[in-house]
Amino acid sequence: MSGATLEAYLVSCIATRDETARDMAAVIQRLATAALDIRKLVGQGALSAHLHGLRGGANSDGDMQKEMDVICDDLFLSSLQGAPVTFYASEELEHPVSLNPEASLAVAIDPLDGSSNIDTNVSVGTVFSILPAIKTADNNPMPTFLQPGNRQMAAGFFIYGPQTALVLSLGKGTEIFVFSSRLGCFVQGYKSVSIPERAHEFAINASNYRHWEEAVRLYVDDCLAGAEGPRERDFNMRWIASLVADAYRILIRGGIFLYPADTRRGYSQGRLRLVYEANPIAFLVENAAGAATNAVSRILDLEPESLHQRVPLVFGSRREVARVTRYHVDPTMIGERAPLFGKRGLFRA
Ligand SMILES: O=P(O)(O)OC[C@H]1O[C@](O)(COP(=O)(O)O)[C@@H](O)[C@@H]1O
Ligand SMILES: [Mg+2]
Ligand SMILES: [Mg+2]
Repeated sequence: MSGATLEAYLVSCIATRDETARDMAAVIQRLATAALDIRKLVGQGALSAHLHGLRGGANSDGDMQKEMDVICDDLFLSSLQGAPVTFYASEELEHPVSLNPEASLAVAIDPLDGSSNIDTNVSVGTVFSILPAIKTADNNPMPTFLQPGNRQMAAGFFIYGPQTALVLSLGKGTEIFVFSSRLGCFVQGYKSVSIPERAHEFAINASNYRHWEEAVRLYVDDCLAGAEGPRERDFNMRWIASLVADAYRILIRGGIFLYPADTRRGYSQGRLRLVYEANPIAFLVENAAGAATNAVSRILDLEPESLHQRVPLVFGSRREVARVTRYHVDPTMIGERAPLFGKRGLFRA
């Protein structure tokens, strides 16, 4: 199937399936069309400087909104008008929007992920989750968006980088489509990506070291200790500070990403949002043979309590993610190694 256009791929996936699958394909096509508009805007960089300023407000989660965050949100929302979507929820909107009451799907979206990086020409993206719409007598969207991530029907992200790409999973494998400017559409670049079980690279914002809980500090200390430490091998470190870019790298060559809880005000549940960031990334990663947890439990099994809820996020190579859990739940992990390595934290030197 490598080399198929997104459209041909979607047709092949829905051929034997029902109306809901056809609707899902239509929604993904609409999102892809809006993403190509955003690709052009992002590509303008400083030439459209007015797009890159702060809007002066904060989004529902208290983050400063950039002009581009709002423009991207508007573009995705209008692209879904007339699509088979009942509810639309966005990082940029306090409340979900009701669209077509007859439809069976809902979309939760982070319209522009990594927007704090946009002036620095770092890859940014759009993260989305497609859920079955739950119908209630009062047309309440919340039961839909508070479903656990294991109910997602599809998830993906667009990345606007050196390549514009769509990482997509309909629940069986994770595919990567790259935008071909020659053909003017997305073309499958990787078929069923598989994250290697073992990691040699970790991604974490190490400036927060002093705010992390002990389990996270010890895990990172052990990676940093390299071949001479308990891991008995050297690790590389990367932190792009753009979730889509860090996730793309991990899907292509493995590794682990951590945005843990920490003691800073407002970070007791980490930084990333469960419904429209962690859930779709976890869905993609699990469908690529990886794992995603909140450091202890599987992300996809968490029951969201509110739309904009944050969650600690650890994802990537399966064995490495499991190891982070052991540092959190197994006291012997710390007890056994403390006499040997407890004083070796490089950041604590
Ligand atoms: O600046 P920090 O604390 O390292 O956080 C970086 C993280 O924040 C994010 O930018 C949050 O996403 P938004 O830009 O959509 O708010 C992620 O893309 C990234 O992983
Ligand atoms: Mg984001
Ligand atoms: Mg965002």
